[in-house]
Amino acid sequence: MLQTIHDACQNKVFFQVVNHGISQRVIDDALGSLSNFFESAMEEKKIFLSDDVKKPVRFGTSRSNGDAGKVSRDFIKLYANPIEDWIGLWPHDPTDFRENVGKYASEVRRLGIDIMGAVTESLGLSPTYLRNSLEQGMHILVANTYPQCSPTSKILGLPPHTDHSIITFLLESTSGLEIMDFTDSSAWKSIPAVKSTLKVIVGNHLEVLGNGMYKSVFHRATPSPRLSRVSVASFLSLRMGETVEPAVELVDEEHPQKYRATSLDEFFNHLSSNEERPYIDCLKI
Ligand SMILES: O=C(O)CCC(=O)C(=O)O
Ligand SMILES: [Fe+2]
Repeated sequence: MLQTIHDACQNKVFFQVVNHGISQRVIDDALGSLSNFFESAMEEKKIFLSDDVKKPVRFGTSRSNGDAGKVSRDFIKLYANPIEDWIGLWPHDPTDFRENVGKYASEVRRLGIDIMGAVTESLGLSPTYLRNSLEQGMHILVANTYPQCSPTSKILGLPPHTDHSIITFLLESTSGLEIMDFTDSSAWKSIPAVKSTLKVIVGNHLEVLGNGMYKSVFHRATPSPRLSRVSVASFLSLRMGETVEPAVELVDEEHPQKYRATSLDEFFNHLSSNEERPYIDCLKI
């Protein structure tokens, strides 16, 4: 399994997990509550509107015509660890929101920390290398919804980006994720949704930790031509101010340090700054 993870992260920068132990019921309930939240009146959702990128609960809506084309997406961002510190701030309408989304959030985080043990081992580090830091680290859950759009409308859900996290677990109600395949003349490859499957995406902070052995993957989301789509991204990171830097075990004369130390805090400052370069590029030495 370690070799499979190593190959997936190094060559494809992407893998999926099946038989992960999170029940279909937990998944369906979370997606159901999130869909109901998104379908509720704008008045309800507006309470959570904010431009403050560090807000623990934030609703946002983008209907822009940006450089990457037309974009259409609503999202709700929720801090989710330690869950008891934040859940009281989450939407309580629909009334099952906190229970259903909270259950999924706790389970996906547990699974994520376990999988990260295998990922650090596949980098040649100890399986417990990040365990404590992740136990105390940030879990930011971002649920997205994209309205149904015909393929000819050329509307994009979420423009191309890499994730800031150590690692991201993605759940989706229907297909729409596309990954940039640099091994195939930089083509966008669509990754079909398979029921119950979670997609795993290497983030910028894992790229830093592994000193570039694993690269964070460019991805984007396209709306579905048939159904509106909901996706739930669970971003696992270290604590806000904790630094992540290339593991000393992975730096030597042959492999000089390629990235400088950074933190989640720095990422948020980058987001709200005028810096145009992608965050990961600002970290390269
Ligand atoms: O909706 C998707 O498939 C992708 C979501 C995503 O990439 C993100 O929230 O960072
Ligand atoms: Fe993403």
